[in-house]
Amino acid sequence: MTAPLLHVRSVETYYGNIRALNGVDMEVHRGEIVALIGANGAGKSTLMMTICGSPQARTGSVHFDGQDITRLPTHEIARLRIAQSPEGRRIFPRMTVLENLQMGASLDNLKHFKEDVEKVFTLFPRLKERQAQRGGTLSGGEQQMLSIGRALMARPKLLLLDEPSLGLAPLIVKGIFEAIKVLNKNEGLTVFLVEQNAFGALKLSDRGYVMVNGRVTMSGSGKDLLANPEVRAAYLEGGRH
Ligand SMILES: Nc1ncnc2c1ncn2[C@@H]1O[C@H](COP(=O)(O)OP(=O)(O)OP(=O)(O)O)[C@@H](O)[C@H]1O
Repeated sequence: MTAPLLHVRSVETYYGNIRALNGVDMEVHRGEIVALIGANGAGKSTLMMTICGSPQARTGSVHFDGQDITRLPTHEIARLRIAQSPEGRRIFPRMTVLENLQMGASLDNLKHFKEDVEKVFTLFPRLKERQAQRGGTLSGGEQQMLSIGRALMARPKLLLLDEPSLGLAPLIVKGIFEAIKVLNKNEGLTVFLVEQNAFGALKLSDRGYVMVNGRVTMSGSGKDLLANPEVRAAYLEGGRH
């Protein structure tokens, strides 16, 4: 088997004296969709941020595309084409949809800006209709589409998604998960997503990890985790699906 695109080894991450990640090992291979599920405060967002270079207080290692990125600053990690749609979307509310997309494109990518914008608009036609509208006036679902679209403008090798379903109606979530599947199938895009919506995330994913109190406690194919009685009891029964 070839080396993973992303390889996290024995990572511990601290906020002051608080250890939020406690020896995390995980990997994402090229072309995979991988989900990380877990309850509030398990450390999912911290792992996502650790991969992206913040906070700096950590031990262990993170390798991406054969390169040790453990100590690289965030902007250099972004340059390696790891793009993130962060928790809470963080679009620019006063900028238009088109301007938000422009912010996602690196200087190198501005030369194929039109082509890349058209791709985002094909994936999310609602953004095309609203391209001149300010980001802050979009619905939650549209803002999520814009956040993913902006990340895609960086032509990522790895797309990181932090809670894309958060606060959205089931039908909108379905559409967003379908768009992620299309990107993965048609473009071979590698995706790592963090979700509290365990059912939707595991259904979408090739593989998954379960995180409890800063540790990975289980891993397996999306299908096996969905069928696992412990996972069902903790994350699926009575959950959001
Ligand atoms: N800036 C911070 N300073 C101190 N502690 C923090 C900080 N950010 C997160 N933590 C703590 O680290 C732990 C992991 O938090 P994290 O946000 O990574 O969890 P999560 O699984 O993403 O949760 P959620 O689904 O609620 O976003 C929690 O105990 C949290 O209180």
